[in-house]
Amino acid sequence: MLVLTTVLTAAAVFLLFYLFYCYKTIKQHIYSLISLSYLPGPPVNDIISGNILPLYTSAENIFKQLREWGRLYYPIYKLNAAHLAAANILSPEDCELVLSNPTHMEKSAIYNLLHDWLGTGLLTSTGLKWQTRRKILTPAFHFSILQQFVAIFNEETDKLVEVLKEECYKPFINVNAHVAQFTLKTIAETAMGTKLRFTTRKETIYKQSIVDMGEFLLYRLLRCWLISKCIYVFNPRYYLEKKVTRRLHRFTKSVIAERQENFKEIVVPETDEVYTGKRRLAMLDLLLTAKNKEGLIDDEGIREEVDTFMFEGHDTTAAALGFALMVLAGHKEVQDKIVEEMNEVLGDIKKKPTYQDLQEMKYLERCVKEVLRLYPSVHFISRKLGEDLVTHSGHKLAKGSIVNLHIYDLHHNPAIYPDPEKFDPDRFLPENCQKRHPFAYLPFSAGPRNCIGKKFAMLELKAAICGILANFTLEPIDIPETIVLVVDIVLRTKEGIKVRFIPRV
Ligand code: HEM
Repeated sequence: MLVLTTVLTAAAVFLLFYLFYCYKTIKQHIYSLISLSYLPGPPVNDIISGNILPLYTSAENIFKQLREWGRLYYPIYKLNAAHLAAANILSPEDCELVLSNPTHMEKSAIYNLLHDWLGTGLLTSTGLKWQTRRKILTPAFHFSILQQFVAIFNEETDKLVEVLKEECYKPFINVNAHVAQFTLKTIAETAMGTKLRFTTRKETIYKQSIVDMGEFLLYRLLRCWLISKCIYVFNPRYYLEKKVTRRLHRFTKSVIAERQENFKEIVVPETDEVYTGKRRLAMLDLLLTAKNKEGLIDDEGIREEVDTFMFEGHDTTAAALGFALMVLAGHKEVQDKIVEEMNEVLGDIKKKPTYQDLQEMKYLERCVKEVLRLYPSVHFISRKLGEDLVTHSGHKLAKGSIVNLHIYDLHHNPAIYPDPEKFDPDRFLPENCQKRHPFAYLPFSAGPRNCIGKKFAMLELKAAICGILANFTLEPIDIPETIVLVVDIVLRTKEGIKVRFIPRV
């Protein structure tokens, strides 16, 4: 009896502390629940799971369910449960209202999952901190720096091609692990100035930890009751995740320290011309300059940004490259047209493209854009409204409400993209783009909080595709009709992507 009383008292005390700790969040949540209650949406099951019970299922079924709701309730619907209330918007008009207004810049609570690992770096921060960081990092994507990065993209593409050559005797290659290694190495060298070979124990552990972290994030994302850290700490996975986070931080800190050592001897250029000098500047150099010269950022801030870029810069591009290879494999005529364009621009398809060459490859660009329409790596984003908003269809959303923008559904809307599942690069001919709403295509989001790495990603994808098609013709194994898409932080397939690589003679 005494034991039971003690346990009950402890539970009651904990609950009180929890409610007190979460008071502001709970107040906001109740307010959002009321203010979003009149929106259309799936029927409510019970007071705890609200109308999201159908989401307590596998990642592939969640993906399908969201698509179905997107079709049924276009242009807006609510999702609500005891712990969550969000408006889900699907039309270009409403996306514009949210993304083009700097008042709605703050990310929603979903991004808190990333805080232990990434802190509040560029992706997750808000307000003045975000503004300062964006200002420091924007020059890292100046075209003169991107020009230098193209050499790294080509070098790493060569290494990827070597790996594919070793395996191309097989009936197919599952490309995901290979493309992820390629993008991870590329971002490490451009962001940190570090060549990863995955030969040392330190590097292997780092790579594995990134994979592990992806799994932790997914596990938590799919179990919304674990989104609150107050509850997550009672799950054994919390402590495992902490261990992995420490490993990741240990690695990034050591790389930063190493770069800081060398950095002392370097005069960091302030004019564009100097960027074209022999030494390759990494984004990390800009951060170190901001720390050393202007005191705008400290060591922890630099660590946050390096981790942010390592995550956001590799997984997204790897997903896009995997889907691109599958789509190209299914369209021999498109491969031929890209190779024809490479011949025209490069003279010889084996020649390494420069920044200028890649800019000139307009057909290839349309293909990459169409791949990102069909398979937007970041398939949904989420914001917290900074003021009341009236949607295009007249629904009032209160300040503080969570708004999810479903980029996948936007890109597959047949009213905007007729025959939406068809791969048709000509949708991106300038005359066709002009006919569409400017917010109908959002693979890199839009407005002040758009993807800072957009040009970087486009160049990297184009360079990789050029290198691969210069050495192989691709044949389909997996096709769009048979792959199973799953919800994750980035868009993925359930079982990777298989492609057949035939050496080009
Ligand atoms: C195909 C590849 C990529 C896609 C589809 C993509 C997409 C996006 C999207 C949709 C956002 C907005 C996220 C949000 O609002 O929550 C974003 C933000 C961001 N992306 Fe990318 N991204 C890609 C590649 C990259 C690369 C290569 C880098 C780094 C080199 C990068 C760095 C970032 C950062 C730091 C942000 C946060 C920007 C801010 O809030 O100021 N991304 N990306």
